[in-house]
Amino acid sequence: MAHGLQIKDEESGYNKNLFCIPKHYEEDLERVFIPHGVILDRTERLARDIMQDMGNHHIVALCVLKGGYKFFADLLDHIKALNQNGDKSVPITVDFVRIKSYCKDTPTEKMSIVGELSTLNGKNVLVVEDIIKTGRTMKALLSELKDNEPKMVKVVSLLIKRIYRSPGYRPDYIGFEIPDKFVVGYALDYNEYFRDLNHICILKERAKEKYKSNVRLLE
Ligand SMILES: O=P(O)(O)OC[C@H]1O[C@H](OP(=O)(O)OP(=O)(O)O)[C@H](O)[C@@H]1O
Ligand SMILES: Nc1nc2[nH]cnc2c(=O)[nH]1
Repeated sequence: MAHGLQIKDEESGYNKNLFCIPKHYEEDLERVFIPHGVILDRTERLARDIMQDMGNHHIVALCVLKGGYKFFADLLDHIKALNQNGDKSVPITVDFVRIKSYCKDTPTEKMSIVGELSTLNGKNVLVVEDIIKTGRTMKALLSELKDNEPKMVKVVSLLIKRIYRSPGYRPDYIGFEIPDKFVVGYALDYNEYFRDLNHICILKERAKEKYKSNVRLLE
């Protein structure tokens, strides 16, 4: 069973003043939780593990938008490097699906899945996701995927949250296993903000209040 790099419940992260943070978010962040460099280093190893298992046939990498786009781009860069420098290589094609199941930090009742999945019929699919909490999103996507009869499906998630009350869903590859804290950055958002932040960070409570209104999006 995949585990990923374990980040303990008592881990508080790093002083944000020791890192480069965009000025417009400086007052909103409590701590840096996973620095960008650590994310990239762990992603490099995930790419190697994935290619060892799946690297004999054409792979369709399916990015779960929006939160998955940074991890997807960096993971594919590492896979391309392996393809370029290794003894063997396989073609990688890409596809995208948009799933929205949270509003700010709260799960929504209705989940929307937008994307053309029929092209995945008969393919070896690698689903690339940013975070799994309850597993509800991934279970819904996998059920839709199954209807389109891909040859094989593997899932990689950069983050998985430890939630004690739920058996949840475990992907095939995990970057980091983290405590049940709300995190932003590296394309993970709070009401669409903070995707433009390199590090994965913990928000200040008062930042949730500040960014909760959609009016800010028009500024
Ligand atoms: O395991 P779960 O409890 O279902 O939560 C995980 C989902 O939540 C986030 O998506 P969100 O709805 O915030 O959309 P986004 O990717 O556009 O940010 C994340 O990208 C996952 O898809
Ligand atoms: N941005 C963000 N989205 C999530 N979806 C489920 N958990 C999280 C989280 O901690 N941060």
